[in-house]
Amino acid sequence: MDQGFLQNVLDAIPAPVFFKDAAGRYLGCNTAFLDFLGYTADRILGKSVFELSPPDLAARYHAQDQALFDNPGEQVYEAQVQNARGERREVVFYKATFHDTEGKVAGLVGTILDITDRKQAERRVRESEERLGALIQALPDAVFLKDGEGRWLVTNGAAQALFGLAERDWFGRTDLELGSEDPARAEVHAVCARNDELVWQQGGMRQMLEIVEDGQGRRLVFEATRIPLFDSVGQRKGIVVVGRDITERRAAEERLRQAATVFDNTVEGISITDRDGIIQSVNPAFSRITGYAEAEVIGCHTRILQSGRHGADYYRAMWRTLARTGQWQGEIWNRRKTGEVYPQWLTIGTVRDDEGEVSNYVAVFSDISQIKDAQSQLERLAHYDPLTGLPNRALLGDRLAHAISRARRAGTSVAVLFLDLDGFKNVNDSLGHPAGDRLLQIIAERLCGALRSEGSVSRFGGDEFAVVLEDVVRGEAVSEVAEHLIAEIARPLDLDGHGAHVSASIGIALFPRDGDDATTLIKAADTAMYRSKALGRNTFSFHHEDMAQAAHRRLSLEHGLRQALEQGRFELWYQPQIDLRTGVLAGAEALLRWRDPERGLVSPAEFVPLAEETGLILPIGLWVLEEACRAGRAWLDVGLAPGRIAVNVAAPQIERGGFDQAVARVLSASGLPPAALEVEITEGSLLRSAENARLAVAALRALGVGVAIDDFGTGYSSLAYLKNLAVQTLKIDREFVRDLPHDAGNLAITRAIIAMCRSLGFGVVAEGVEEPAQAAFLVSEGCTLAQGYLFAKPMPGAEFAEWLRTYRPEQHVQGFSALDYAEDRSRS
Ligand SMILES: Nc1nc2c(ncn2[C@@H]2O[C@H](COP(=O)(O)O[C@H]3[C@@H](O)[C@H](n4cnc5c(=O)[nH]c(N)nc54)O[C@@H]3COP(=O)(O)O)[C@@H](O)[C@H]2O)c(=O)[nH]1
Repeated sequence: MDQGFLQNVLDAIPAPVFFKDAAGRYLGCNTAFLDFLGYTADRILGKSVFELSPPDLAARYHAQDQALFDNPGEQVYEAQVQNARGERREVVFYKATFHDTEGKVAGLVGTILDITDRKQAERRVRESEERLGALIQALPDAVFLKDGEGRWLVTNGAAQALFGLAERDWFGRTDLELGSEDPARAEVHAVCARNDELVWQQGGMRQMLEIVEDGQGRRLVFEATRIPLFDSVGQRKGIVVVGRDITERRAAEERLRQAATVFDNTVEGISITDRDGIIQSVNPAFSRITGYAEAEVIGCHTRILQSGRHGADYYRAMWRTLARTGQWQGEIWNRRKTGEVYPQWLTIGTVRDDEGEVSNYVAVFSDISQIKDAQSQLERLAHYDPLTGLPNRALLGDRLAHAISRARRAGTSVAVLFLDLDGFKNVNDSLGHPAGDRLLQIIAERLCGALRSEGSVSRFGGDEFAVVLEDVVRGEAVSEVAEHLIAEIARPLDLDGHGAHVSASIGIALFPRDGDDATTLIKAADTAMYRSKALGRNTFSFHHEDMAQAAHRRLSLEHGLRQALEQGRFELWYQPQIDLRTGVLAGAEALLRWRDPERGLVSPAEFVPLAEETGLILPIGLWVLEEACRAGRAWLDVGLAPGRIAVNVAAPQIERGGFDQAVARVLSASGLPPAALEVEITEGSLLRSAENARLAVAALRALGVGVAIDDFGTGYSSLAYLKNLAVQTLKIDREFVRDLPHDAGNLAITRAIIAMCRSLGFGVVAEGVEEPAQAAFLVSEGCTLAQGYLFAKPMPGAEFAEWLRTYRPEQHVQGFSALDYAEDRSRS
């Protein structure tokens, strides 16, 4: 075979073919080889790889060639070749040695397979697989792939962690095998295999929940997605499983679900607002309590719920606390949609965002109206007696303690009246307990009705009651109250058709005299109550005996006065008023007397003040007026000349109003000329009711009745006031007359009063003139009228009539000469 023919054969081979001698020099090649490298045959033939290829490639080729020569036969290896343009290609060299006729290695023949494209494709696949692997690894979900037999082929970190595969040889193993090696996870594998089988059988993608236990015994909830893979003929090829651990999400969802359930079902009203207080959401209880439907309040400010009971300061303090502590809790009054104001127990919490800024407020509240009602009911039960509705012993103690504190501050007194019913046991025993209960209720009503706002009543227990009186000024006033209560209780009772009667024994103690605290005072009043029992019941006793006696005296005086009025035991006595210059009778003062069978003749000084306090002075004063007018008229009718009759009038008579009309009526009824009557009003009474008095005086003067100011000098009338009064006469109080003319002070006062009367044009009468020297001094000062024992003592009407008949003016006039006064002065 010639060389040309052989070359043609070689050139017909499409793959690059080359052959070298035993020294590694190219002996020949085909056209495909030259094309592949971009060389001409001249450039190659006879050359070694060191002359043709870059050093790194040449060294490799040479080493490979040497190895082949050393071990003649065949050689296949991958390497790179660089063509004439400098491009490198990935190739596979297939080489084989050939021998000379003697069997010695004569060289090698080789061919090249260009695998550059395949390599690149492989690289791309590999890179893609690596990316995919990295992606799968990076996934937080457990991802794994099994073959059609259920053998594990691919896993990511999350799957390895879940199945405990990281340190194990898992590849190619089935769940059964893996589970048997790790009993702690046998169940997980079993579930996994079971579900794989299920999905394969169903033939399509399936998502299912799996509850599995991890290696630490934690129960995890997985959302597993399985994708079964089949080949073209429907044989199982594999299965992809993606398991997402939703344990946390499920727990969060559960928490949210629970929160929503609580939100919807809690009995507390809840509102969530933004940071500006605009309502974002409310729960059904909110609507139930406030009356506002959700749609009505969403978007509204919480101030629509405000009641108006709290001022701006209250809300400012609330927001301050919220800002400082993040929470506010307290009782608050809010308003329902109906307008009803009700109490809430409200807790407001602050919600902050990730930046720590306030984002919302959550308000949780409950309607505490019922609790409040229950509280006040409990309060009532704790402090009030259920039978009578009166404060009980505990509340009495509290109230008394407060009353004592107030009295201590105000410097006043407090009285405790401890009241025990006499005969209550009899009613209970005879008519039964229901009747006894009814009796106690009636007594409670009577006590309250009798006291009105004067004091407070409590039921101390059983048939014992207590009354507290504040601002007590006089013990007598307390005794009046006690007397009144005794009278009220003693009234007959009708207990469902049965007549009954009880009385009360009362003990009275006063703060501060009988005790400094509530307990001591109640005890003192209780002790005094026993004294009342010992005295025969149906009476009262003071803890302090002096007071008891005074009170009893006073009460008995009042009783006596009432009786005297009813039984006509008052008398009028008359004391003449004399003109000091002539001795002529100017008039007479009518002076009241009370002739009592036990007390004898009682002075008005003793009973008028009490009559004024009790109001008895009004009927008594009217009687005096009527009697004086009647007597005056009678004397005139029998030809006597009593002059002007002066009648004393007390302050209440003026204060009440209508006094001038009463006088007019009495004058007209009696027929006494108005000019024969004078009314004496004390300076104190005038000042007590200045305007009333001024009007009364003017009205009396208009009637033609004379008006005198009694006891002048004891009050503090201003000259301006006196000047405006239409009075005619001032009576100098006998206190100023008593030591005249020796007492320099009285002398100066008397002198001043007389001088003032003269300059104002008033008449002046001196009272209590007992000595001629007093009379003489008065005359010398210009006081022309006087009354006193020097001329005559007050005398009963009949005696006065007799005195009138026998009176001789000249008897007196000589006694009051200036000489008497002068002699008296020289003696002193
Ligand atoms: N509201 C009324 N008050 C009346 C009435 N009757 C009397 N009174 C007032 O009672 C006070 C005491 O009166 P009485 O005990 O009658 O004393 C009067 C005279 O007896 C007494 N008097 C008179 N002369 C003397 C005297 O020389 N010495 C002396 N020691 N006492 C004397 O003075 C009383 C008269 O006072 P007055 O009325 O101020 O002129 C007394 O304040 C009466 O006013 C009445 O009906 N209503």
